[in-house]
Amino acid sequence: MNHLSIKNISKTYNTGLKVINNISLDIKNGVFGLLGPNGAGKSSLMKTIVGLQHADSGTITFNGADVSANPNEIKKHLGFLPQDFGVYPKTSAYDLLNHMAILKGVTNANERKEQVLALLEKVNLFQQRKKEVYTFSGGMRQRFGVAQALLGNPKIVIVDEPTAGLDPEERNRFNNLLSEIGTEIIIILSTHLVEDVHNLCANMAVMHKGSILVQGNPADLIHKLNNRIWQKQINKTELAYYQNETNVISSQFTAGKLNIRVLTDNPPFNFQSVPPMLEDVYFATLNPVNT
Ligand SMILES: Nc1ncnc2c1ncn2[C@@H]1O[C@H](COP(=O)(O)OP(=O)(O)OP(=O)(O)O)[C@@H](O)[C@H]1O
Repeated sequence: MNHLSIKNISKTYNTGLKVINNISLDIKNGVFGLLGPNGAGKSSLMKTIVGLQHADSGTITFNGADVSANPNEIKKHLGFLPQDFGVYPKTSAYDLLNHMAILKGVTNANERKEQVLALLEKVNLFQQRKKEVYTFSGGMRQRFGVAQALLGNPKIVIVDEPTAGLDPEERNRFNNLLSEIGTEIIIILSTHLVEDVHNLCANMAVMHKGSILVQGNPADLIHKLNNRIWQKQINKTELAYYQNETNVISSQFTAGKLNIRVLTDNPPFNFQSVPPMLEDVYFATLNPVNT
């Protein structure tokens, strides 16, 4: 079992922005969802975890080794799938992965060939191994990205916004692949897509303005909102009124009508009680009026 322990870390950029504010997280094997709006500080936290930048205070250890004292320790075991990775035109999936394996230090040619083919098989791109990566669909590219992140058998893989721009089928396939891999290693999934976290993660945290506002198991967090979420269909013009009068945590257009969801312990008049969703946890956390 791998173990990433983050204790009370803070970081302020030289612009004066406190991008990480006293964060503590304890992460073990499985897919961990780091959820937050754009600019919350997720990428800054990831960079600090993998030793690309140092925290001003606090400690991070990976399997017992201190990351800031010895950043190479985590780098040796790290795989990274960035939002967008460059691919060389006119290079086949096999050749590109082979090249990346050399860069990752897999020097033995036989071992490299074996690993590259096994990874192409794992991400279901074996049949397409001779095709040029730049001709791949978005989903195939992301699966190729997983293969390159898994080169060298990492123990921790960081995935940044992986499903943006994928169609539902590709997204599903990609998510299945992540959850399969996540049984043996730590995967940190940084995203603003609540649904992906719900489908994939045994544990999660919501980050906003440099702080972790809530963390835990998605099902437990949802459970805490039982019998507290109320829904009503209203006209668009009534939204300001309800926002004034009640604790509206979200509003969404469905078939031309506006549905609002309210968080309260006191049943509001003419609202319908609805089962809570992870989205309610997310919005209630980000808009904590009266909660
Ligand atoms: N090196 C830096 N120096 C100063 N400010 C930075 C630096 N890197 C990021 N920032 C700022 O820190 C804030 C958080 O950025 P960060 O990229 O960590 O957020 P994020 O949650 O990953 O957002 P996104 O999903 O948009 O990537 C932003 O306001 C960004 O402009």
